[in-house]
Amino acid sequence: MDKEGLVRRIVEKQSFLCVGLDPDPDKMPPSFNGDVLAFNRSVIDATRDYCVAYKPNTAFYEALGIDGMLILQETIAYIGKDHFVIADAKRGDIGNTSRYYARFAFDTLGADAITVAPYMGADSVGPFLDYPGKWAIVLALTSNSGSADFQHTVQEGDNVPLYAKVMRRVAEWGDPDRLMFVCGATQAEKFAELRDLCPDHFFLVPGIGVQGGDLAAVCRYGMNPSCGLLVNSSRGILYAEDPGAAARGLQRQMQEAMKKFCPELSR
Ligand SMILES: O=C(O)c1cc(=O)[nH]c(=O)n1[C@@H]1O[C@H](COP(=O)(O)O)[C@@H](O)[C@H]1O
Repeated sequence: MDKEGLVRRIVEKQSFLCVGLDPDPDKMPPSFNGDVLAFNRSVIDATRDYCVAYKPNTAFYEALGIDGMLILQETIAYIGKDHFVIADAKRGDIGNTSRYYARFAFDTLGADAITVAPYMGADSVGPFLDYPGKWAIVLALTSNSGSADFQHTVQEGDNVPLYAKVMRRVAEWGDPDRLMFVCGATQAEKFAELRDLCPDHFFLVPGIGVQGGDLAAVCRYGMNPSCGLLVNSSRGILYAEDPGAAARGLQRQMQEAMKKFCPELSR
């Protein structure tokens, strides 16, 4: 799905919600009897009208072995072509290896995008950006406490945090039609700065719900005229008493935010 298709769906749904499909058999309702595919299908059925994207995190499927790979493929096939699909795998290796990670995400799984760690540099990210019609979503400022260890650090004498250097440099490798950045909702106080650094790129924003990120602040400081945000919730929807109602609640908040911060897309 290209950027135009993504923005069109955001306008149609009045939502920039991404539902994270991180199924934990220990947390699934007992009625599913451990059937991860059936659980995913029921979550997709309940949420598809309120979201524009799904983000299966491959860890939850890899942990299930061969069955998990099949469930992941079938889940993505079940989502269909009307939603943007992000394989959250946080890959990145020497170019020759990244090419095969890209093949897995885009050809084997049929995802639209994959999350990528930038640490190994341009040749490790390039193979994802070289794929026609597909997206790389590069980690910029993550939602976890460990983001302080490297991402927030500054080199003596330049006062520029590492995440800002990463965003500036990575933005030279791919235009906003093919490249997004991961910016955690728990870092909402940095969103004005993040938006200044990359005014036109979409941000994938995980960390609302269980991690306590601030959706209102993310919208206020992070939206741009094309919306510019995909906000993810995984556990907050998957394990809600009513996943459909949880997704609808977020969709309504997003619709309000669109009215305020990108009225030209609002209905
Ligand atoms: O790349 C990600 O999606 C990601 C980046 C980040 O900084 N923080 C983060 O939580 N994530 C992922 O987003 C999802 C968040 O899940 P919940 O906290 O359950 O909503 C998980 O799949 C995480 O692996």
